[in-house]
Formats: sequence, structure tokens, C-alpha cells
Amino acid sequence: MVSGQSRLDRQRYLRSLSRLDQHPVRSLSMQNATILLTGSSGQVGFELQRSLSVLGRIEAPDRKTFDLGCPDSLRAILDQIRPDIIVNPAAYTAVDKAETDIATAIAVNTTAPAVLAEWAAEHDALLVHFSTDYVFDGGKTGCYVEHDSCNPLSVYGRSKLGGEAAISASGCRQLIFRTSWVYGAHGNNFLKTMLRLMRERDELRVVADQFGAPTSAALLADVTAQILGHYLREGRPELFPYGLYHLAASGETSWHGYAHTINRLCKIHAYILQCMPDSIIPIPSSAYPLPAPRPSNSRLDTSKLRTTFGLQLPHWELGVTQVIALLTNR
Ligand SMILES: NC(=O)C1=CN([C@@H]2O[C@H](COP(=O)(O)OP(=O)(O)OC[C@H]3O[C@@H](n4cnc5c(N)ncnc54)[C@H](OP(=O)(O)O)[C@@H]3O)[C@@H](O)[C@H]2O)C=CC1
Ligand SMILES: Cc1cn([C@H]2C[C@H](O)[C@@H](COP(=O)(O)OP(=O)(O)O[C@H]3O[C@@H](C)C(=O)[C@@H](O)[C@H]3O)O2)c(=O)[nH]c1=O
Ligand SMILES: [Mg+2]
Repeated sequence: MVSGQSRLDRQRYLRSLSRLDQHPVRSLSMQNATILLTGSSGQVGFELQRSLSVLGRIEAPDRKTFDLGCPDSLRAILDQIRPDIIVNPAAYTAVDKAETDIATAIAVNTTAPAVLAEWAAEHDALLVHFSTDYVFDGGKTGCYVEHDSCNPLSVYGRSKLGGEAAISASGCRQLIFRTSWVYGAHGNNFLKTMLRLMRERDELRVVADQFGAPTSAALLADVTAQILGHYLREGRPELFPYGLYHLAASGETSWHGYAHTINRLCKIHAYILQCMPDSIIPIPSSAYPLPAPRPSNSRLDTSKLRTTFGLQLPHWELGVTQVIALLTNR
């Protein structure tokens, strides 16, 4: 039986073939690829600058030059750089602030990706985009697969879903990686907040009823580079398995479990000499009210990505161990 999703994938595939008839396929290889990278000052963008550097020439304009908050200004820069691949980790990621700064969140997370996708469709470029577990409401039992229906609980989630939808509707060559709970040595994240709070406070209270997989920016960047390597080596880009993929580290935990592991690893590294073994208190989400509700289930099923590209996704604790070792100079 052909599922609704497979039918949609097939329709998109046929649409992309008909566009390829109109525009002859550009010859592309690792030697001559130009990659436009957005958000290079962010967690994922920082790591992508490293991992993509072996694949081609990277153009990484800062936000003054390439401001996703002003989507109308983007075409001129795209016409100038003429990228073969656009990699877009830039986003409005302040989940609570987005609840009141709605117009900016939508400009950056929905309208700008739509412009990038239109340009990519017109120029046979590939758009690589990142999205989030927060497109789901968390009500599912078990892991979310790519074609599960979305129902974001927050403005951030809605604006990111809008970006996905616009890219999908453009029919451009596209890879959308939905991921979760990103952290890295560079940039701001929950792991770094915990390290700071563990030094400042005697007691931490962390929600224990939201589940997902902390995913390192380095893992996202490495997997993206692996997959782009396939794309650049593929002699017939019309055969490449474009689409939406869940991409997260394996295993799962709660934010409380994550904080507990950070604390344990810090003890191993003797980073915080006065550790707080019993002072990370599990609390329900209701005891930690925030402007934007978070989904209670952020678990992403990554089978599609692993089987399509033949990749393994390491356990989340491995990346956390590495980042803590980096941050504590061990
Ligand atoms: N962080 C997370 O936990 C998760 C993130 N994601 C998604 O992964 C992707 C990467 O996230 P992450 O690296 O953590 O994000 P960060 O918040 O670390 O970085 C965001 C980047 O976007 C840039 N940016 C923000 N606004 C604009 C703008 N108006 N014009 C140009 N650039 C802008 C920032 O620039 P500047 O430094 O100048 O502000 C920064 O470089 C995003 O798509 C995000 O939605 C998905 C799941 C979880
Ligand atoms: C700092 C802190 C947070 N929390 C809770 C609040 C929240 O439910 C959870 C995570 O908090 P944060 O605000 O750090 O995380 P948040 O900004 O919600 O992280 C999200 O960012 C966006 C960009 C994504 O796409 C998501 O995948 C996810 O990573 O932990 C505590 O319970 N105790 C604390 O001391
Ligand atoms: Mg946050």
C-alpha cells in the first residue's frame, strides 16, 4: 500500500524532474561547489564552518550582510554569491522571547527560508535547512516519525513549521533536518546554563516530565557534511533522496536526567569541586512556568535518515561527555 506521504514524496519527485527538464543540470563537484552558510556565529553554524570546509568554498556572510529579519534583502546577495548549496542553520531560537516578538520570529524562521527556497528552486541549488522537535505538541506515545502531524505549542514552533512548509512547497532541492535539544561548546544552551547554575546555586530544580535527546552541534555538522558529500559525488542529482529527515542523537532522557548526567560528568572531571549529588530536584513542568509551553515528548525516530544514508547516530551521552571535556579543558 502506498501511504499518503509516499504519494506526496513521489509527486514532489516528479515535479523536481519536470523542473530539471527546464533547467539543464549544473555540473557540480567538491572542487567547484560554492556553499552559502548562514548563522555561522551560532552553535550549529560554527560547527558547520569546520565540517563543510572540506567540501567546497564557503561564503559565510554575517547577519549585517545577510539579515534574515529582512527577507526582501536576501535575493541581491544570493544573486551575487550564486551558491550551489545554501546551508541555513540561522534561526530565531529564543523560544520564550518569540511569544511576544512574533513578527521577527516569523520573518527569520518562515519568510526568509521561503525566499532561500524560491531562489534555490529557480537556480537548481540545494537548500539544507534545520528544524525542531517543537513543531510537535508532544502528545504522541513513542517516537515521532517525519510524517506525523505537527501541532506546535509555541510561536517558535509555529514559525519553524512555517519555514518547513514554505521550503516543501517551493519544490526546490531540499534537505530539512529536524533535530532536538542542541548544545555545543560554542554558543548558548541548556548544558552551559546548567554548568553556570551548578556553580552559582546550592540547589537546582529541573523538569523531569519532558523527554528528548540532547544533540550536539558537532554531530549535526558532521552528519550534514557526510550527506552533502554524497550529494556532491552523486553524478545524477535528480536521483538524490531529498526531503525531511529526523536527525538527533540516539537514546533519550528528560531535562532532569540530562542535568543529572552533566553533574555526574563534572564530578568525574573534578570541575565543580563542591558537587551537588542530591540537589538536582526533579519537578513537573507545571512547577517551572515559562511564556512558551514545551512539548512533553520530543523523541524523534531517526530510522529514515539512518537507513537512507547508512549512518549511525551515537548515544547522546557521548557528545555531552566530549563537550564537557572541552569546556573543562580535560
Ligand atoms: N538550539 C536548539 O536547541 C535547537 C535548534 N534547532 C534549530 O537548529 C538550527 C541551529 O540552531 P542553533 O545553532 O542552536 O541556533 P543559535 O541560536 O545558536 O544560532 C542562531 C544563528 O542565527 C543567526 N541569526 C539570528 N537571527 C538572524 C537574522 N535576523 N539574520 C541572520 N542571522 C540570524 C544568529 O546570529 P547572531 O549570532 O548574530 O545572533 C546565529 O548565528 C536552527 O534552525 C534551530 O531552529 C532545532 C532544535 C533544537
Ligand atoms: C534553566 C532551567 C530550565 N528548566 C527547563 C525549562 C524547559 O522546560 C527545559 C529546557 O529549557 P531551555 O529554556 O534551556 O530550553 P529551550 O530553549 O526550550 O530549548 C529548546 O530550544 C529550541 C531552540 C529548540 O528547538 C528545542 O529543541 C529546545 O532545545 O528545562 C528547568 O526545569 N530548570 C532550569 O533551571
Ligand atoms: Mg533556549
